[in-house]
Amino acid sequence: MKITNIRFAKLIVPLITPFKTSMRTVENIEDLVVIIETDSGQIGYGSAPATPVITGDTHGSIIAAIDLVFKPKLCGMEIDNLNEIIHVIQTSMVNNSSAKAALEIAVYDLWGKMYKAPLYKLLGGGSNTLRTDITISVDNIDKMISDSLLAIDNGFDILKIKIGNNITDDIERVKEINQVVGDKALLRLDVNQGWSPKQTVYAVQLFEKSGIQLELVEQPVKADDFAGLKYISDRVNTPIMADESAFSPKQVIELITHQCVDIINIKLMKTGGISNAIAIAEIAKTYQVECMIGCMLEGSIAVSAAAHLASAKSSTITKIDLDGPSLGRFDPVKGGVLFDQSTIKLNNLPGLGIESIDGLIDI
Ligand SMILES: C[C@H](N)C(=O)N[C@H](CCC(=O)O)C(=O)O
Ligand SMILES: [Mg+2]
Repeated sequence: MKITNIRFAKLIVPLITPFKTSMRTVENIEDLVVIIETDSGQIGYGSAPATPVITGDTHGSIIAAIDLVFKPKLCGMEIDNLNEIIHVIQTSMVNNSSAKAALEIAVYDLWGKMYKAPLYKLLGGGSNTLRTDITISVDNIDKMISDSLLAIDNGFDILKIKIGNNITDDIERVKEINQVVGDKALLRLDVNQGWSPKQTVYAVQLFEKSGIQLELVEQPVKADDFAGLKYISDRVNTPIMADESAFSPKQVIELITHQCVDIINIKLMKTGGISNAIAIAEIAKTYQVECMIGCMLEGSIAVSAAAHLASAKSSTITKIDLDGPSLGRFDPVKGGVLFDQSTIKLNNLPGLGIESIDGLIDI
């Protein structure tokens, strides 16, 4: 099975409610779909969203990287030579993690199709059912409470509360949400780099003294502030998780060996795809550190790949934040992985199992 062409399409899904973090507000899931064609007639699907404030990548930069750098090298390569393809993807260009992720996802999809097996089985096998949390966007307290109650009504029992706009308002948000839903759902906080190390210690110690049980606090400080993460971890009991600080296996080794954080959030768009995500999961396992599998605001092509990985690496990936498809008004992707509110179900179709995609916009 030889790669003959790589082309692009766009997929736009309106959100049920705007997605708001301390870094950005988004109204739609907008994925760049990367389609790899082969001489066998089989097609591999990958995708990537534009997350310029996190990865630095836009749809334009992803297309340029693939067209100018990767495509000329990948066309003609055999899918059977998976390791060689991964080497080309990971070494032909620095950064550009979203382009690498979209390509790797499509290549692994084809690899599964070639061996007629679902990706999670080829990666080692695991459960075909996963449960995800759901994100509650940062907003005024009333809206955050009504979104939280709706999520609980819809069957979610873990809420990822976005904060990080303003420390005083954030503390109030957490206290009030905890009062209303604290006994019905587990709360995780995602600050998206919005606090300083001292603010984080102040807020988390205050939550601990007030008896507010938090599962974890995600990326409280700037991505490059590893010393700040260590300062926090040394002073609070609540587990601290790295997200924007943890792109590469090397960064993860540094975060773990310097005891900066307790948990690592793995996202394919940061790692540059499945191969480095596996490397990070193995590093974390070696140090007995738990991982979360996360996603950007992205649809079910790339999130399916993350779900296959999470299933196969469940000994280390113990927490799941794969709610992207559940935040959209509909899922245009039909086939393999079914995203139904908090439940993610993998079936036994080959690769990612995608059967068809509605509403692809050719570009
Ligand atoms: C969608 C997912 N639950 C999530 O919250 N991801 C964010 C980044 C999303 C983005 O801005 O696209 C995160 O974990 O920081
Ligand atoms: Mg995060």
